[in-house]
Amino acid sequence: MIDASPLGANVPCPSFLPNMNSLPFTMENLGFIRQFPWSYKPNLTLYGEEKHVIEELKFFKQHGGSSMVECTIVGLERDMNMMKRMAEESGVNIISGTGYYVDAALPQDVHSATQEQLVSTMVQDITKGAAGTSTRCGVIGEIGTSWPVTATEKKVLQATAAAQTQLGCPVIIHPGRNKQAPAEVIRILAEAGGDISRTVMSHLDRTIYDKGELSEFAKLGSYLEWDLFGIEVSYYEQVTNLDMPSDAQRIQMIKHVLDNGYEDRVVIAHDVHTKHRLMHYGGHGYSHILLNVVPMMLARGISQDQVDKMLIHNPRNWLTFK
Ligand SMILES: CC(=O)NCCS(=O)(=O)O
Repeated sequence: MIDASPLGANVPCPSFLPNMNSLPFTMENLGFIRQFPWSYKPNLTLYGEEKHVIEELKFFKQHGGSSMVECTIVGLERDMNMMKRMAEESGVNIISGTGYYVDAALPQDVHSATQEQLVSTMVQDITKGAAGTSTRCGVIGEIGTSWPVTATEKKVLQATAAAQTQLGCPVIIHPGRNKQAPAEVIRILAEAGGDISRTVMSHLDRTIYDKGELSEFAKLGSYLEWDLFGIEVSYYEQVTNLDMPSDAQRIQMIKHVLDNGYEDRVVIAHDVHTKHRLMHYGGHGYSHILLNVVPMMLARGISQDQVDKMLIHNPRNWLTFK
């Protein structure tokens, strides 16, 4: 569950629809909402959609899904009790994140906290329970970073590396929207003693588009994540001169890294954080990879063994504490 309002904070309504936020979420408006998902504020929260989320998690389970990494953290309105309820009612294991989203979304107390305080909170969230509950997190992230990385984000990354060193836990990073951002974050984490081999770099779909640059980044040793599967609109509101890839283009990039020997390093996801991607609102839901993407991969020369690595073995290795 997430309130993704920070993603829409700097995204204006399209000029021909200046009052888009006052539109109802109807079939008639679905085309606009799909084209401008982050401009439409009612689209940016899954709170209020609990019933549909649970139904769609059950559908995911019926189609072979068993676990989900849920990266809602401080800055995105995490609700641990809700997460627990969803796991219990759906039967899907939910591995919940601890940590801090991008600078602009953070409350003042995170900006003023010391690195040690942040380490202590993340360690407590994982070992004892998060946000005043006894429900423990299983991963740090997605840790939010902007481009360039801000002072608070650097402090959070250093705290993440320290907590990871104590616990041997998995980490996942949201890089800034610049092709240099993933390598810069890896540099900061490595300098602070983080274990890059147990770190996922997410959102590569919208960050590194060039196969040569991707090969260079892969050499740094993190997991490589394409996690915007199901987004099939090439217009990317967050960076309007970049083309968001299609699922077919995501698969081409993944095949490139698989062919270059990184099959133990690739993970994939949907990053569902808006209403319009739920099946209830005409979206692809949580089962799109299992139902639609895997057959596309197999038809494009990716083997079943490689699919199993991306969907089972790599996530399991990443999520296992060392
Ligand atoms: C929750 C989140 O930050 N998702 C990433 C969306 S983005 O457009 O790829 O930055």
